[in-house]
Amino acid sequence: MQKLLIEGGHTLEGTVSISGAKNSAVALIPAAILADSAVVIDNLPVISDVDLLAELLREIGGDVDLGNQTMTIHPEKMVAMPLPNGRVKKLRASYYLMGAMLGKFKKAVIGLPGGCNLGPRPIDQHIKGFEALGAQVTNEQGAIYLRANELRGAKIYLDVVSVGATINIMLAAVRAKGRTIIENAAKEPEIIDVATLLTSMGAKIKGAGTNVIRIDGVDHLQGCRHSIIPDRIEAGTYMIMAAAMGRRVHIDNVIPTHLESVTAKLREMGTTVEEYDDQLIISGMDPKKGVDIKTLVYPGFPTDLQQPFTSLLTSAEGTSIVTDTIYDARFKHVDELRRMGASVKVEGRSSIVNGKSSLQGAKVKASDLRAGAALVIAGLMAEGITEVSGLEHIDRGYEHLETKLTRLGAKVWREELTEEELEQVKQS
Ligand SMILES: CC(=O)N[C@H]1[C@@H](OP(=O)(O)OP(=O)(O)OC[C@H]2O[C@@H](n3ccc(=O)[nH]c3=O)[C@H](O)[C@@H]2O)O[C@H](CO)[C@@H](O)[C@@H]1O
Ligand SMILES: C=C(OP(=O)(O)O)C(=O)O
Repeated sequence: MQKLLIEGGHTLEGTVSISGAKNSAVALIPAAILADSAVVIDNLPVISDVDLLAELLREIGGDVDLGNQTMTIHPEKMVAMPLPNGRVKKLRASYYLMGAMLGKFKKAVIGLPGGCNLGPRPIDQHIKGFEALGAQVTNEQGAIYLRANELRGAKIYLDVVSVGATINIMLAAVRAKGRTIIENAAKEPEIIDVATLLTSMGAKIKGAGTNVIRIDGVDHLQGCRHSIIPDRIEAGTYMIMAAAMGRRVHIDNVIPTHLESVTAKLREMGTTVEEYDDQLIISGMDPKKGVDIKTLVYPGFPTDLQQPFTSLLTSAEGTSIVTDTIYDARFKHVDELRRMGASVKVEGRSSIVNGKSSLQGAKVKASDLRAGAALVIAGLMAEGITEVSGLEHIDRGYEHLETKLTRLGAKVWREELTEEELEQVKQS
C-alpha cells in the first residue's frame, strides 16, 4: 500500500492534458452489454474503476481487451450471471449493470453498489424507473433482483434529478417495446455521452441533455466505436490547482462550456481564466477573494468539485461558505484540512472557511475520491511535506496524477506505507 508525498510551495506552469471522463466511462462500459457485436471505447481514463468494470464484464462472459485508453468489448457470449457480491460492491457505477442487463436479458441480480461514502446514496428512482418499464424488483440480502417478461415503454417522472437514475433507465428503455419518456431527467454532459454511444449502436433517443428524454425501443443494438468526452471534474481539479499555485497553466483537451460554473467562481476570486476552443489557460493571482459556493445539478456548480474548491478557499481573504445540496455529508475532507492548519468547520450541509490560512504539511487521509483531490491541492499549497494516504480512492478517478503534476513543476511522489502505518490502516 502506498501514500502520496507532496512538497508544497512549488509554482505550477506548463500544460496538462485531460483524460476521458470517469463518470461517462463507468456508464459506457456497462452499456456495451446491450450490443450484439463488438463495442470499442476510446479515450478511456486509466483508472481503477475502469479495471473493475472490465473484470465485471469478464465475469458475465464478455471478452474484454483493455489496451492503453481503449477497450474492446465483445458481448456475444455474455450471460445473465448473478453478481450479488464481490467487485460490484466496490464501485457505485456497478448499478449500471442493472439497467444494461435488464435491457439485454430481461433479468439481473446485482449486489448493492459501493463507491465513495458521501452519506446515503439511495437508488429508489432507478428502481421506480425499472418497475415502470414492467420489471419486478426485489431487494434480497443486499442484492437487487430484477426480472421482466417484457419491458414496455412508460412515462417516468423522476422525483429527484439523478444522473444515475436517468442513465440507468435509458439503458433499459432502449430495448423496451414502445416509447419511454423520462421527465425531470438530469442534464449532465455524461448523459449526452451515453446517449451518443447508444445512438451509434442503433438506439432512438431524443432530448438527452434536456430535462425530457424520449426513447423509442428497438429490437437489437449493434457494436460501434465511441470516444469519451473529456473529464470535466479532472479538468476542474487542475483549474483549481492552477488557481492555487499556477503561473500560467494550459489545460488541454477540455470542453470549456462544461466548466462555466467553475470558471465563473474562479474569476470571482480574482483568477484569470482564458477560454479557447478546447483549452483553458489559468493564472493564479494574489490576493484571492473568498466566494460562496452552492452545488447544484448541471449546469450548476458540481458536487464533485466542492471539496477541491474548499482547499483553494483556505488561501482566500474573508469568509467563504460552501454548501452541498446534492450530498449533504460530503465533508470528510474538513477534519483533514484542519490538521493542516485551515480554519474551516462544518455547519449542517455547509462548510465555513475563514481565510486566509497558511497551511502546514501533515499526515492526512483521503476518505473518498474528491476528498483526496482536496488534500493534494492543500499539499501543493502547504509549507513542508504532506503525506496523503487512502490513495485507492484517488486512483479510482485521476489518471497518472503524480506524472501530470510533476510535468507542471510540482514535487510529488509515491512511497510504500511503513509497517507502523500499515498497522494503523488495518485497525481503522
Ligand atoms: C446531480 C448530481 O450532481 N449528480 C452527481 C452525482 O451523481 P450520482 O449519480 O452519484 O448521483 P445522482 O445524480 O444519481 O443523485 C443526485 C441526488 O439524488 C439523490 N438520489 C439519487 C438517486 C435515487 O434513486 N434517489 C435519490 O434520492 C442522491 O442521493 C443525490 O442527492 O455524483 C456523481 C459522482 O459524484 C457526479 O458525477 C454527478 O454529477
Ligand atoms: C463520488 C464520485 O464517484 P462515485 O460516484 O463513482 O463514487 C465522484 O466521481 O466524485
